[in-house]
Amino acid sequence: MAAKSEFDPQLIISHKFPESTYSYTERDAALYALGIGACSKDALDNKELKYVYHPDGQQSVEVLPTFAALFSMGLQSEIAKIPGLDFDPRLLLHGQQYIEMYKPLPSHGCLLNKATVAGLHDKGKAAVLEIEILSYEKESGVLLCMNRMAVYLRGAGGFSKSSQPYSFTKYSSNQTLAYKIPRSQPFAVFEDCTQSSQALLYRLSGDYNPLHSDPMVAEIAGFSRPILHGLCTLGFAVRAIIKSICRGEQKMIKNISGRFLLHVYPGETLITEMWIEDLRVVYQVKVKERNRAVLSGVVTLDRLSSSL
Ligand SMILES: CCCCCCC[C@@H](O)CC(=O)SCCNC(=O)CCNC(=O)[C@H](O)C(C)(C)COP(=O)(O)OP(=O)(O)OC[C@H]1O[C@@H](n2cnc3c(N)ncnc32)[C@H](O)[C@@H]1OP(=O)(O)O
Repeated sequence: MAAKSEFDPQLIISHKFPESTYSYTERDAALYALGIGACSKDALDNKELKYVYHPDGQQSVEVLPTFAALFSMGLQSEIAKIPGLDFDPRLLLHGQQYIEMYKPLPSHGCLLNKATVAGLHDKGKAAVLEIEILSYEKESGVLLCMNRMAVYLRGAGGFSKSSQPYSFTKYSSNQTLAYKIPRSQPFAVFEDCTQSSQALLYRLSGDYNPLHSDPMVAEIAGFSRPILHGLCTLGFAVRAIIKSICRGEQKMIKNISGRFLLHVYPGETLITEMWIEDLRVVYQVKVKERNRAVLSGVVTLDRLSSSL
């Protein structure tokens, strides 16, 4: 690994990513839905079957909003190529994710992605790098969604030259996605089991980071075994909100944000607690076996279900 002195914040924030394309089919959307646990409790669940199957005569499967987060997965290899960014990829953790939906996702498509560096922060023991990706339907040019993700690069901090810690944010409104969880009783609670093979299934949707499949890589990264993808946990949480608050209507979801607080091991039970504040659903996911919070955030809806 190169010496830390090669870390160059100005070079990093001025980096230009090449435009990229992302194509998907109905099969990809269905495989993703299974990867985040759809229909795992009940294969005939009439609120979730639509994500993986459509009867003859119906047009196509429906797509979960968190599928949008996959559009940016190709950037994982691009991050490693950013000049001036010196880090050990085995120590990278997904820190935060923010998604804005502008249109319901079609069941298949070809997208054009435009990515920029949105932030860089020196946390001393780590660097936090934020990337923003706008995804357009390639043919029509229509903007479908925006993803902003923060990666937590353990061991890459401490690059600030002055006494002021270095912090660059292009979009100040979203720098921290850490939320205060209400003290009141949650409006709804949803429990779901992940499978011990969950990460092996989820990775087929496009995140092949060996942290989630290779015991040796997981050990180097500081875990006793491979951990679950953060976006898989986020998918479970948003499914819980769609089932408990949106009455199965995924198109009600406008924005999704979450901060990954702690790793999840495949096979653990996820408990999603939800509070409604106007059109916002504040949520927290806990791992039942360890009674620890692993994810928290807010989902914004375009309306509330009339039956609530
Ligand atoms: C472009 C394509 C990219 C795709 C990338 C995705 C690839 C995937 O394959 C990788 C994954 O899915 S990894 C699995 C999911 N993520 C995780 O499990 C991480 C869980 N979180 C943790 O372990 C800790 O919160 C941890 C370790 C993150 C932080 O804990 P601590 O070190 O104890 O931090 P702490 O002392 O509490 O805070 C230090 C400063 O960092 C900020 N911070 C904390 N958690 C953060 C987080 N999750 N995201 C962003 N920033 C975070 C704190 O605010 C603090 O900053 P400040 O001092 O300024 O307040």
